[in-house]
Formats: sequence, structure tokens, C-alpha cells
Amino acid sequence: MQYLSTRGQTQPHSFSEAVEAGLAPDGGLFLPESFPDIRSHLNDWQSLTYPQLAAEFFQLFAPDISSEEWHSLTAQAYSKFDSPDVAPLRQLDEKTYVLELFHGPTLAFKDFALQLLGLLYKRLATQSGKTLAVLGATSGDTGSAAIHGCLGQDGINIFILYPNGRVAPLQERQMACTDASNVFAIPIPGTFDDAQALVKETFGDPAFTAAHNLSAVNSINIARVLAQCVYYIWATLRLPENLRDQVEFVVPTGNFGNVLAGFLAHQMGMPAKRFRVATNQNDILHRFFTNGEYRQGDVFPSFAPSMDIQAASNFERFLYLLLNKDSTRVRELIAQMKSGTPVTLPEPRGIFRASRLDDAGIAATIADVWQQYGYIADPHTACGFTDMAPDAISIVLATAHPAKFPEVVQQATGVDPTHPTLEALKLLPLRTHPLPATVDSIKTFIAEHS
Ligand SMILES: N[C@@H](CCOP(=O)(O)O)C(=O)O
Repeated sequence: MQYLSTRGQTQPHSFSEAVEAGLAPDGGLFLPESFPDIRSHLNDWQSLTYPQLAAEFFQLFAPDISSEEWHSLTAQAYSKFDSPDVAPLRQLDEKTYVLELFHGPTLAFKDFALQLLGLLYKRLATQSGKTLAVLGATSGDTGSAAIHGCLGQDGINIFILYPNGRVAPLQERQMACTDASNVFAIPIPGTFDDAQALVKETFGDPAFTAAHNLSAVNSINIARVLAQCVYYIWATLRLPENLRDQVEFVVPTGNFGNVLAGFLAHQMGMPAKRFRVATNQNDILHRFFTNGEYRQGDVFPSFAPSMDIQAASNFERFLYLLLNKDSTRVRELIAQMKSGTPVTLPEPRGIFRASRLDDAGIAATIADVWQQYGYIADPHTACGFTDMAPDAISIVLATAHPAKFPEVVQQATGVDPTHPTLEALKLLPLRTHPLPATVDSIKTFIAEHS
């Protein structure tokens, strides 16, 4: 299995090479050259535990790592989750389910990929004897999950950029209160999109990337997206066979990585009826899947800060597949988007639809879900509980624990959501490394701390 760049100007990479690089040298994103058909595996996979399923799945994509090693990696990666199911599927009523993805160490769905990616980085550092500089941008959840995947690991330094004042206070504490000497939480002025652009620009310097063994930890990294495919398959296998093709997966989305993972699983043969892209008021993806126009605007802070994004990285992978792997056309369209010119595509919808909630809608929906089901949704998950499909079974992905966003949840439900790991954080000192939003200052900082 080889991995190709969406921009078509990078040599094919093996799985381990693609993971190490993160972003392809031509600025594109890696995708497997073809997708395996998983339909013949589904029966056998039904009785597996979550870590076993993840190991079997990854073997299809990374034969350069042995089956035994995959089982050991996934057993370790999911050992810190506080639910025996790892990703419990809860039924709220006849047609509505919640897939809880917040039982990992940082209480967000990002742990599914980043606990595993941290171990893959450790393996890489051990085998190569190199020290890796892991670089990422976050609007809140990726940063803490990435940091907790790499915390205290020899051979890894991790640098996370985030928009100053625009992540939730507890998200910032998760990043900046670890006291680990290999962790650098870096607030910058601007938005998440600015932080993500700085990350990509840093990777644009091949000499620097090579000198510091830089790897991208965002869902730019193909290992992230593949790890997220697994929980869609897991959820599907929890349902009776006759219902599986009736499912609309409802996915709160900012950077398009989560819903893309579901789409890829479907491309591999996982049954599903549809995917709903659930956005907050930063609704570029909602507009795209409604009228076909991809037009970037300003980012406005919302109650769901992890989704405060207007330049969704993984959209490039989707474009590549939508355009039948025409990487020349992908390069043209990405350049057009970067220049601020809107892009219009015919019939983008296919198996997708979209919904949108502004802050008032998020607060009202948290209150409704609480009243209707006695269930507390965090503000990101709440974006999914609108516009429910009359013709489908909905599986809403619960992407974060409500205790990460106590103010809005408390106001909407009257319940103060807490979690012991977050309570402990409130007492610790913050250690951040503020930098100007320039690529030179980021590079200098990495060079000094690698
Ligand atoms: N929502 C994210 C933004 C980065 O997304 P990623 O999946 O590409 O890492 C966050 O919480 O940081």
C-alpha cells in the first residue's frame, strides 16, 4: 500500500513515511493509492473489542508494521479510555443514537487518533534514533490530545500553536498545565486558520523540515484520519445488520477531518445512508454542501470554539476524490481558494447534507436535548441535534465532554458539568510560550527547543 499526495508532485510514500512527514513535501495531503474493500471483513470484525478492530483495520493500510505490533499498539492506545467499550453507542430513542467519543484522556474525539499517533511517533523515534519535532495548530481539542499523546516521550518535542483567547479556558489548561519539558503550548495572535497557515508555511521549507525532523500532527496526517475511520465501523457493527444502511452519521465539523473519516470508511464498503456535516456559525462547509460554493469568510468566536474554522484542511482530500484524483485540478482550485476567490463545484452533495447552528441555537439545543432525553450535550455535539433526518436512523457523534465547556452547559441545563481531570487542572499554573504570528518566530523557537 502506497500513499499519494493530493497535489501529485510527491513520490509515493509507505505508511510509516507518510506518517513521519505528516504533510506531503508538495504541500498536499497523503491518501492511500486505493481503498480496500472491507465488506468481507465486517462479519469477523463484529465480535472484536475496539483495540482489536483498530489493529485489524490498520493492517490493511500499513503492512510495514506486523499484526502483532499493531495489536500491541492499539491495546496500549485505548488503555487509558474510561469506558470498556472505548466508544460507547447510546440509544436515546427509537431513531436516535449518540456515539460517545469523549472517554479518552483529554475528553474529546481527538484522543482516538492522537493516543495512537503518539505511539507511532515513539516507535519512529526509537527506530531511527532521531528526535522529532511534532508541530500542530489547534482551535482547542487537537492540541491537548496531541500533547497528551506525546507527553514525556523521549525523542519527541511537541509544539502546538493556538489562537490566543479563542480556545476555551479548560482546553488551554489541558495544553499548558502539563509541566512536561517536551511540551510547548504557543498562543499566537489571530484565528485558528492563521495558526494552521503558519504550520503549513513552516512545512513549506524542506531544509528546515528535514533538519528538525518535523512532523504534522493535525488531521493533515493520514494516520489521524484512518484512526478515526475505526469508530464509524465500530458504531455500524453495534447495530443489527438490516439497519446499517439506514444510518445518517451526524458529525460536528470544523476542519473536515472527522466527517472525511466516515466518508472514507463508506468508500471502503461500510454501509451508511448519509453523512450530515453539522457546523456552528462558521459555516463555510454548510454553505458548500447546500449551494456548492466554497467561499472563505471571517472566523467568529462561538460557543463551540473547536469548530471556529473557515479553511478546512481535509477539504483538499475530499476535492481530490470528488475530482477523480485529478491533482492538476486540485492544485488550481487550492490556489484559487488561497487567493480568496470562491470556488463553485457542480453537484458536491452526493451522500452529504449539512446543518448549521449559531450560538443561540446551540444554547437552545443543549436545553432541548437535556429536557427531551436527560442527556447533556457539549456545544459541539449540540450542533448535531438539529434538523434530524425523518428518513434515517441518526448516529450523532458526541465529540467532546460537556465539562470542557461548563458555562454554556450550566446556563442551558442548570447542571454544572464536572470531570475530575479538569477539576485538578484548575489548581495548576499555566506555562505558555506566546509568539508573534510569523513563520520566522515559529522556526526560531522550534530550532531553539528541538
Ligand atoms: N478542531 C480542531 C482543529 C484542528 O483539527 P485537526 O483535526 O485537523 O487537528 C481542534 O480542536 O484543534
